[in-house]
Amino acid sequence: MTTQPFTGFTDLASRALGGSVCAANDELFAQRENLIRPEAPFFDPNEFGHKGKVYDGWETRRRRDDGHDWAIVRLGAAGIVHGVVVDTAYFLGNYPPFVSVEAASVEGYPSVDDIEKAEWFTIVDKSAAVGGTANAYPVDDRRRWTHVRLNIFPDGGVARFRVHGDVVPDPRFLTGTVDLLAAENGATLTACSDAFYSSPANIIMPGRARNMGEGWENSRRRNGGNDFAVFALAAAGVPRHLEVDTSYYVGNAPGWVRVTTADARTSDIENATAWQELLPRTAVQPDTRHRFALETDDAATHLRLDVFPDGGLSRLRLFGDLDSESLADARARWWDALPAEHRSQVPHVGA
Ligand SMILES: NC(=O)NC(NC(N)=O)C(=O)[O-]
Repeated sequence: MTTQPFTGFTDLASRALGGSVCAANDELFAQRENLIRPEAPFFDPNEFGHKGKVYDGWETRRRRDDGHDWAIVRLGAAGIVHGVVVDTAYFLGNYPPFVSVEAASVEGYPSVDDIEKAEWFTIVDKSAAVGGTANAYPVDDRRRWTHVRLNIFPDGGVARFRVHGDVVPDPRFLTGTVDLLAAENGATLTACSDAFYSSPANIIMPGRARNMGEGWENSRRRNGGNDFAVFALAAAGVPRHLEVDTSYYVGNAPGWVRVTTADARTSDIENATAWQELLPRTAVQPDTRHRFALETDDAATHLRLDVFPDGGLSRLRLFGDLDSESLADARARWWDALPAEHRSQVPHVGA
């Protein structure tokens, strides 16, 4: 895959985050929903169906006119897009030679008709694409979008469509006690010791995991030490309770976990002394959702999870309350990134 710095940002379109391919003008050969499946595309050279070769992707029929094909994705979390990947894996004689991407920002829960009528802005100009390749396109526009439209010219197949960016949460939903560690609120993985089987970025996705593959699984540690993951919280807040879910980790749950936090606003988090213990080293059970009530008044911006000596988790949650400075920051960030036409539809809650 073409490595661009933006691919390190959260995939806002991913089905794992709740994205949906809500419309496409055609999907005769292969279903549009495949575009945002979180796993890598799969190909069986021998599999054919009634309509032709079976592909793990979105594929339209051969056009006999001058039009082009398109698919619209409602992002799992609205945000600022830093770049997109149009992955044509396994589409070799049937990839689209050109693509473009548009974006829109719509309040509430619009119907497909309303989305189509929304104002669309081009974020990737019509650009060349090649087959069997993760075609990467950086995006410069720094406004916040709720929907994106992938256009392919004139037709063809795309295995996966990744929309990498920063989640910009709606501050009206950041009041009260919220999950400060939820990706859908804007939390991100910043470092980890080992993502051999799957990444710790998975443990902050919405909902419960449905199997071990939807969590974080490291390899068996043979050389001493322990595995860890560090996250930037969605916003600075005071933690109230912690959830450590080892569901589906039966023979490979950690023996113990420890959680520490730090506030990057008041200390240098590169320095070990900035980190305070939130949950001391505590034994955990396999396949169990553990909840821990917390006693602290200290706000945090970052969390570090240590697992001993190794082992996987399916989810990690940190419920807490934003402090007033942090809520004001979140409001200002949202308001500043809203496109003008969206601003006119919402109350001004900027700081
Ligand atoms: N071998 C193919 O992929 N052919 C066709 N596509 C499918 N899915 O059968 C086509 O025309 O692009």
